[in-house]
Amino acid sequence: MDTLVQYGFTDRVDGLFSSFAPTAGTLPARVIRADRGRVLLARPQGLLHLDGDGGLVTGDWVGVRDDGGSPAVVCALPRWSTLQRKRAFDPSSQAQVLGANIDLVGVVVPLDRPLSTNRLERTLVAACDSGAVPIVILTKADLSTRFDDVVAETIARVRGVEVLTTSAEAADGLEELRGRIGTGQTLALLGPSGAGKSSLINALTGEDRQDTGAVRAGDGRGRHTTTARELVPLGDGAVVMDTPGLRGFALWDAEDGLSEVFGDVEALFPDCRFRDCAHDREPGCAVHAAIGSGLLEERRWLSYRKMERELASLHRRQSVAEQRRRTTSSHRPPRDAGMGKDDRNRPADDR
Ligand SMILES: Nc1nc2c(ncn2[C@@H]2O[C@H](COP(=O)(O)OP(=O)(O)OP(=O)(O)O)[C@@H](O)[C@H]2O)c(=O)[nH]1
Ligand SMILES: [Zn+2]
Repeated sequence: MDTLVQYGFTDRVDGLFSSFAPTAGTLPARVIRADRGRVLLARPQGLLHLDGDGGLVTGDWVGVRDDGGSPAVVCALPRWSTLQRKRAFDPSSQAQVLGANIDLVGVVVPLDRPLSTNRLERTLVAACDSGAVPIVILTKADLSTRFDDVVAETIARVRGVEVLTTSAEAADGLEELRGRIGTGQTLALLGPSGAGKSSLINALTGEDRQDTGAVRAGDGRGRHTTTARELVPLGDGAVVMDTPGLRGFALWDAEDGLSEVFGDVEALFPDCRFRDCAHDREPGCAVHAAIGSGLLEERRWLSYRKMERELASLHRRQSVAEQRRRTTSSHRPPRDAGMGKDDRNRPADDR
């Protein structure tokens, strides 16, 4: 099997490639790592390092000039899914794309510590918003007796999203997980540091290619051992993407994901007495009635509310920034008309 097929090249990608990179002398390649201004590409004939990332992220499909001269990326194919968050500690409100062209996002929940429900919900929102199919992967099942309600609690919280239980240590659940990733599909793992993501990848590949970190004694948290997002082939064209454990997960434009994960909450809104109910103290508010009757957990409502406000404030900042940009650009010659790296796949009216 050639290198590219191992990294997920399928007829679907071939089709995209033919429409977007029709130039002769261009070959398809996949970004398997984008890091510190360099990209590592998989090509049919092997791996290739190139300087300059040109806004590419792990998982991108590109066309590489291959006409005997020095190889260079000449085009990027449209992304069918984008896993992103708001860049941490960045007041300028920019998106950080964690990975592209992912088919499954595995929200990793370790069984060696109490469940963080808010974190689980937040990560699920991002996973659902990405365009990939979310699944929940419980890890460290061999340690689950310490917190034996986490499994049931997780299943209850994720409302119908598929949940798989694994242990890298005891080699449990690996075949089920492996069977979930179809040929040519990419699974990205998303979860806190020390959740066992790298160990799971090692167990799936049967190799020790990912560094794993010993969990600090006491708080069960890991050291940050994974440093870059990288695609790992599992053989037969299935691919896994490891991501460094993310401390925080600020959402980016994730309204669709929010509606998907909190459909039960949003379904209450039409029953409020006032059409413009703010669900605060209004009489006849269906949300508060549901909380009062025990139908809706208050914690869940507050978690929804927090993410909703976060997205609203992101949009306010985006429109202020947009206005500022317009004012500035009317005084300056226009800059290059190329699209921003995160704008490539948005419909024109959404930019
Ligand atoms: N008992 C047990 N320990 C595990 C299992 N999987 C991982 N661990 C341990 O948990 C610790 C963290 O595992 P990693 O695989 O490095 O976690 P990670 O999610 O990749 O962490 P980051 O790279 O920091 O994001 C290591 O000490 C592993 O040995 C498991 O199935 N059972
Ligand atoms: Zn209301």
